[in-house]
Amino acid sequence: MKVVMIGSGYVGLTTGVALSYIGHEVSIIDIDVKKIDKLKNRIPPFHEQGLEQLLQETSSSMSFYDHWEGINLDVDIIILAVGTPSKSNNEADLSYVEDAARQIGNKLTRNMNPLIVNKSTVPIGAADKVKQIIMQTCTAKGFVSHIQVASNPEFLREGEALYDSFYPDRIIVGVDSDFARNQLYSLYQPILERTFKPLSVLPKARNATLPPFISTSPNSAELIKYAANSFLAMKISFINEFANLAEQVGADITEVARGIGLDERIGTRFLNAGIGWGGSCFGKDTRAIIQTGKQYGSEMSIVQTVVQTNDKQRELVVKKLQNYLKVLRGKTIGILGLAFKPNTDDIRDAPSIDIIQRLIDLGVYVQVYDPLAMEQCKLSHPSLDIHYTETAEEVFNQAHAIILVTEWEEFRTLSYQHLVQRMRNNLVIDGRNFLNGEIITEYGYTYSGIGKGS
Ligand SMILES: NC(=O)C1=CN([C@@H]2O[C@H](COP(=O)(O)OP(=O)(O)OC[C@H]3O[C@@H](n4cnc5c(N)ncnc54)[C@H](O)[C@@H]3O)[C@@H](O)[C@H]2O)C=CC1
Ligand SMILES: O=C(O)[C@H]1O[C@H](OP(=O)(O)OP(=O)(O)OC[C@H]2O[C@@H](n3ccc(=O)[nH]c3=O)[C@H](O)[C@@H]2O)[C@H](O)[C@@H](O)[C@@H]1O
Repeated sequence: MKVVMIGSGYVGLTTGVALSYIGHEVSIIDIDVKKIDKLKNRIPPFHEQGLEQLLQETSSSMSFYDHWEGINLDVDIIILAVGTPSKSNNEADLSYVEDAARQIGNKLTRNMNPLIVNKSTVPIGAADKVKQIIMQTCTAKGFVSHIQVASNPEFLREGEALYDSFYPDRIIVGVDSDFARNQLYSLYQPILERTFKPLSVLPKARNATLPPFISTSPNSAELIKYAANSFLAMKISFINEFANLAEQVGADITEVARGIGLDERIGTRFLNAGIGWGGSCFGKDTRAIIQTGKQYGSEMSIVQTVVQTNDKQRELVVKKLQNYLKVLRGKTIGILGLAFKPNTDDIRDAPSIDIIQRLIDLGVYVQVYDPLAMEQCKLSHPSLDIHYTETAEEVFNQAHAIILVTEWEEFRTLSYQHLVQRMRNNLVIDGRNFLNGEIITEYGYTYSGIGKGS
């Protein structure tokens, strides 16, 4: 099939690469000229496992455009994967989706009938809105368009975006017709039936079950996406709330999480207590669905609490520091990790930024290391007054405390027994319960995890 992908971000690019790998001809358009320049040279604009290799492998079936004039919309499917950030009132900002819809309408001619597929996370009814914009733009040009718009929410995780694109748990399509359903089945057929040629750059499928293809109404599909992200965020806020209680009552939250998670109805995943969830989506999507609830007079009180619990969780490590060190002004604190989770250079809504900003406000000298995200942090937070170190080890130099913020695998194997000698004080706050507290204590540190009461 011929596919146009609008947006070359985490979703658009990884999905585009996967679709190209399974045999489709994919054109990607993005208004970010720098990103497209890189992509034309097969350089990934962000870090994602396997992306660089697959960009090379798919070079004959992928093309990139940085302006709408150049792109041909006489294709089978056009996918929207543009950003839907939060507006200042916490609603989802649909302006990128609406602009893209107008641009599609401007370029369509009477004889073109691609299926429009919305992959961006959008409030309920947005597929219909996209359809109206395209149809109105065509009417203004003098013809009636019979365009159809389907909703196809995306569930990939950053850091494992390609794996999730090839081995999704399910594919949800919100459609109004058999035509749309069949087109989307054909688009994903090699993924649904797992008939694509094996990939050397990704781990093997963890699960032998093929992904179900679920077709729903567009409104249900749009709500499924918000419900999924809200539920995942809820699991984390839930375990964090219990972590804080565990600390008070002298229990260990990792034991509690395992104890409840082995109940199959609960499940062990997404029960890692820590400094709270971050990233580009959980925050904006939970806030957006709360707004949608308000519009419809349906209070989303659980989701509201999930967000509040998470906001408080980000303050926890600073409070812990204050408890141990009493006065923070003039102290040096080393931060291990900036990315909102490991294996990505993304720092959008990363807990690290809030924690660092709070420390700076309290007069702390902050030194930071992250294996991938430091360049991104310098670019997006140029005024953040921090010292970036070249190695993880340097973060320990003269530090009064270390906070582990992102559980990068390389932080597990640092030479902790020697690094303690570089510090002025021996405190380690493990914001991800990632290190072995007993061993770290044996090395001479004061160790404090999250939800580990003594
Ligand atoms: N990042 C993630 O892990 C996931 C994101 N989503 C959703 O997918 C959508 C996209 O997210 P990301 O890929 O993270 O966003 P992103 O911000 O990384 O990428 C969006 C891209 O769209 C481009 N763009 C904006 N307007 C355009 C236009 N009119 N024409 C062409 N390009 C345009 C931007 O320049 C940008 O490169 C959002 O709605 C998000 O909520 C869904 C699942 C996972
Ligand atoms: O809509 C989206 O953008 C995506 O949001 C999340 O994916 P992502 O944000 O990439 O990362 P997650 O692995 O979900 O982690 C989110 C945050 O929760 C934190 N987390 C995760 C799991 C856990 O047990 N504890 C915990 O604190 C992570 O550190 C991270 O800050 C969802 O997992 C995806 O299914 C969804 O498609």
